Amino acid sequence: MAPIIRDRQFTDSSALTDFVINRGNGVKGLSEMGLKALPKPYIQPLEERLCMTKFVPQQSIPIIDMSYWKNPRVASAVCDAAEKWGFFQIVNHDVPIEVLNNVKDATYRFFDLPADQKNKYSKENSASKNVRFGTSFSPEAEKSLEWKDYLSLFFVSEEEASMLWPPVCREQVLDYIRRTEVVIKKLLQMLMEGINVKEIDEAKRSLLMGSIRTNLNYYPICPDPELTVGVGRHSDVSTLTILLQDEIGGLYVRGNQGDGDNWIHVPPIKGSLVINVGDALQILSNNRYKSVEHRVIANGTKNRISVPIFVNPKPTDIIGPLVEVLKNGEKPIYKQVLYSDYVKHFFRKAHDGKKTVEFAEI
Ligand SMILES: CC(C)(COP(=O)(O)OP(=O)(O)OC[C@H]1O[C@@H](n2cnc3c(N)ncnc32)[C@H](O)[C@@H]1OP(=O)(O)O)[C@@H](O)C(=O)NCCC(=O)NCCSC(=O)/C=C/c1ccc(O)cc1
Ligand SMILES: O=C(O)CCC(=O)C(=O)O
Ligand SMILES: [Fe+2]
Repeated sequence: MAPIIRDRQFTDSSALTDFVINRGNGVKGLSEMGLKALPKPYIQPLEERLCMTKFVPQQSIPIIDMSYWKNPRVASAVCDAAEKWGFFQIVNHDVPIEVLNNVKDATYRFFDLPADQKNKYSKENSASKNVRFGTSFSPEAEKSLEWKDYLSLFFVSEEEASMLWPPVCREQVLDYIRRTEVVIKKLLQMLMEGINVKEIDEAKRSLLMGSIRTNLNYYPICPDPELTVGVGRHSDVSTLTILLQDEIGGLYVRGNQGDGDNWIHVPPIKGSLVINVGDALQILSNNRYKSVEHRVIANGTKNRISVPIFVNPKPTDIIGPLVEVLKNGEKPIYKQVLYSDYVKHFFRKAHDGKKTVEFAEI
């Protein structure tokens, strides 16, 4: 067999694809080889790299204390943040710190498995479409790859999870989802009251939180972090995303001052959860709440993990502006679209900032 690796570099891009994707080593495997330089497929065009000059260090997204969540001031802070920033952090949210620590440990346990164990969950090998181990975002569609591996778990039922999800992280992820659901419901209730939706009936419950996907993200140490990205500019397609990040940092959100290229860091706060509005809530609220672009940089010295819970409509739901927001004669900005079509459109292309939502525009 011809040597695949020469001088700690790959002889060609198909050898790299074979190692990273087909054999399940991921970028974690690349990182652990001790490469001297970033392999070419990971080099992002200049305009997609995030340099110091684009940072706004004096700004920060809101931090909301959920201790007295029944106080109308909390609801008003949540709605304000969802309108103006699309992003905020919550503290004192009642999800126990052990639950958060356990899911972080479980994330490391999964990615520390040997490649052949993780590869059992790849697109080719997985027993179900609802469990997928992968790397980058949509490698088939991307011109430049992203420096990230992930495990994506679409929740159907506890029974299915107990049969299909990797045993090293299954219980911890389920626990994280269960405990977070309480907070999700509180936030959605506040956000709905803010747009005159007084009651969340069964149909609305489905539109707002009919399906849950949890991703375990792993961003390994990168040889040339400034040449690549952890995750490229995108907005989520969820209604809300609940994100647990570790203490490393590296998540940036597009600033809301002017239309320049300015990015604000989301500082890790012990025990906090980052909340962001996704495209589905932007569409349902007819632009009252905004899904905001965000991105993750690569890191040259530390491995980073994050665990987002994407709270979504059901794939079979039709989404469009809610009647309550159109009551006062407001013109609908979006048409009615099948949510699974929207998600497929998102996954069929590389990350491209806020462009996904154009799919639903009238
Ligand atoms: C449309 C879905 C996703 C799949 O439908 P399917 O037709 O039964 O399954 P397929 O396996 O044929 O998936 C269709 C395509 O979607 C892609 N895909 C299917 N899940 C995946 C997957 N977890 N990962 C990355 N590609 C996938 C994948 O490209 C795939 O194409 P291909 O496999 O090449 O035929 C369906 O499960 C669905 O409608 N789910 C609704 C709930 C849902 O998952 N919502 C998305 C929340 S995720 C979110 O907001 C943000 C995610 C995100 C993630 C990474 C980022 O860097 C940034 C953001
Ligand atoms: O890792 C992070 O902090 C954010 C990841 C993200 O944006 C996503 O998975 O959609
Ligand atoms: Fe995201």
